[in-house]
Amino acid sequence: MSLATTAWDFLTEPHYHDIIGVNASKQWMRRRKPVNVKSFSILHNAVMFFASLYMVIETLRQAAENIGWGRAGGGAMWGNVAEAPGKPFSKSGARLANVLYIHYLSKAYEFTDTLIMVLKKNERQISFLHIYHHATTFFPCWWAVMNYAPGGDTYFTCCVNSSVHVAMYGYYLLSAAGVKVPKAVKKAITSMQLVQFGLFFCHALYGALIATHYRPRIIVALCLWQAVVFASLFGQFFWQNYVMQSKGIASENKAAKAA
Ligand SMILES: CC(C)(COP(=O)(O)OP(=O)(O)OC[C@H]1O[C@@H](n2cnc3c(N)ncnc32)[C@H](O)[C@@H]1OP(=O)(O)O)[C@@H](O)C(=O)NCCC(=O)NCCSC(=O)CC(=O)O
Repeated sequence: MSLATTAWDFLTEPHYHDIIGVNASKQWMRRRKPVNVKSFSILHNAVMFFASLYMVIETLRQAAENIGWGRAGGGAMWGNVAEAPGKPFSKSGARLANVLYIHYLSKAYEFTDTLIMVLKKNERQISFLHIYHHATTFFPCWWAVMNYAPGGDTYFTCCVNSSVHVAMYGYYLLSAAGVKVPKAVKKAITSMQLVQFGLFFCHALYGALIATHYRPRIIVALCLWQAVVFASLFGQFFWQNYVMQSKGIASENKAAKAA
């Protein structure tokens, strides 16, 4: 059995959900009524929306200064060597490190999404995709990047993911406030997420095959693995929510017309 299969089996095991407390929380809520978290959700989504917007602007600003885009002989978009931890930072390099650290911490704060789902008893949303995402992004992924390969290209992942999160938390903010967002908008956000994982895959592949010197190999392998897993999970989400559902609606309409 390959290591990938073993890891997959472990992560899909219901015991894994026990370890991180999701099953226990769901069980606890089963005996209770859904909690009204409307104001709390609005506040949480607004915080994440503005924090994500800040991270997009700040990574672009500091990366432009730090990497030297626009300057003659300035750095490339990809393949900037990750600084060794402990090395003195330039002014903009230190500011970039601060944004990345905020991004890393935001991954822990994103567990609030799970709390909202549990309290609302929206079990449909507490999917394997959701649990896997929240259980692996803060640790080991961002933890490993911040400890072993900060700086360099890390701004790219932070910037792309924060851009997607501006759209995602904007959507959740409107939904939490009771606004009926058109399905086409939801589909566009899932498409953005798929493009994001495609970009992350290309970026990791570039590190694996071309710029082999710029990041520790284990980090590159971790990024490749995550890009493939997330692309598969979000592809499945897309298929179930937009393709199968619209096929179901179309056949229901056909049956209603025939009746
Ligand atoms: C369109 C998506 C962004 C979201 O899909 P959903 O199926 O969750 O969308 P939905 O239509 O059910 O969302 C509306 C419901 O969410 C509630 N809601 C509001 N704020 C929320 C919050 N912060 N977290 C969780 N739920 C929230 C609303 O009140 C509403 O509840 P009600 O229905 O009761 O009115 C999708 O592409 C997606 O990401 N799906 C995966 C789900 C997931 O776990 N995503 C977040 C982590 S992944 C991630 O973050 C990837 C990345 O980095 O890009």
